Amino acid sequence: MTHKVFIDGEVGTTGLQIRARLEGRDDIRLVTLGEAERKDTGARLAAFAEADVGILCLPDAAAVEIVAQLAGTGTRLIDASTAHRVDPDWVFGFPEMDSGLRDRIASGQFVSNPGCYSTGAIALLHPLVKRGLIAAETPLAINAISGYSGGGKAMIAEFQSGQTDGPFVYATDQRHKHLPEIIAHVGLSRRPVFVPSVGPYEQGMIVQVPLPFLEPGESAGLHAALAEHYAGSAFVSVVKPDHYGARIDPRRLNDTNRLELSVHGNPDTGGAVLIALLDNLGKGASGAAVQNLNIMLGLDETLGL
Ligand SMILES: NC(=O)C1=CN([C@@H]2O[C@H](COP(=O)(O)OP(=O)(O)OC[C@H]3O[C@@H](n4cnc5c(N)ncnc54)[C@H](OP(=O)(O)O)[C@@H]3O)[C@@H](O)[C@H]2O)C=CC1
Ligand SMILES: CC(=O)N[C@@H](CCC(=O)OP(=O)(O)O)C(=O)O
Repeated sequence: MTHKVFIDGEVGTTGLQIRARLEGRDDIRLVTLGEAERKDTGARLAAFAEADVGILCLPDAAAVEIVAQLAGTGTRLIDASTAHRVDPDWVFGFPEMDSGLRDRIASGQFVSNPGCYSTGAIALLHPLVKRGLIAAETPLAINAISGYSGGGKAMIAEFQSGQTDGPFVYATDQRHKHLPEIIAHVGLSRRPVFVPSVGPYEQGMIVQVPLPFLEPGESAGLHAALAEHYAGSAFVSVVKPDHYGARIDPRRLNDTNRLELSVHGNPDTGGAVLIALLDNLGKGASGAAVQNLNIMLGLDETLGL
């Protein structure tokens, strides 16, 4: 059986990577629009009507606009943007986060992909807060580094044209668009401080959560809880610190849909840092969208990944 898929925003960074993951499959047929039609609302609506599932790879405002146009049509959608991640009418597309979520994605009409940084932060913190190992009201900080492809076509052009060459820290005003989804899906009652940064490389991400309050010997319990939560997962692995060398390269999972989680620290002194490593365009965007698509179509979720 062939399933028809339309990627709205197909020539953007996320759209192109989804297309690359789907093109070689004989169970998927892509509905595509030419350059002249790809921003034409009528042509896009006709493409959605033809497809079994539509994938939105658009800026937030354009995603909201097309969802309004599609109201009442019954079209099944995956949205890669930030627009619907805390919307109760949408299922949060992170199947490994909780039991039951995979089934809700499978039967869902509207599935929202998690953000790239959020995927790392939620993967680390959700199981620990759920088990009471970290209290919901704990004052937390989240630091992260991303490749510049996280900023889409515009940031890629900035770096690749030489207009920018340097790393930078940003969103220090604590208004980053991923904070609401991190708070909601981890279940935090206190707003964490989030400080992302961009490095002068294209792709790959590390998200870190320092836990300076951890008592000596407590880090083993956090590792065990994460390992239990993600046991049997095809894409999420919980690894020991010695899985890495002295330096952890954010690019090591590039071009995969994998996510590695680890707990690092000195068990004698206390204090630890939780680390999530992923490809911002893999499990952080396009890989996650294909995984959700597979689940929505009732297929093996690892197909093409
Ligand atoms: N890059 C990343 O790491 C991640 C991105 N995302 C999210 O995915 C979405 C897409 O991001 P990304 O691929 O990086 O962005 P890009 O800017 O690379 O691509 C967006 C695409 O959407 C097209 N577009 C814009 N407005 C419309 C419209 N009204 N109708 C049809 N097409 C339109 C753009 O056209 P044109 O080519 O003409 O500009 C462009 O091709 C965003 O919401 C982003 O936040 C999510 C996770 C990670
Ligand atoms: C490096 C960079 O700019 N990253 C983007 C986040 C990546 C992204 O597009 O996030 P969504 O998953 O929410 O769409 C940012 O900080 O806004």
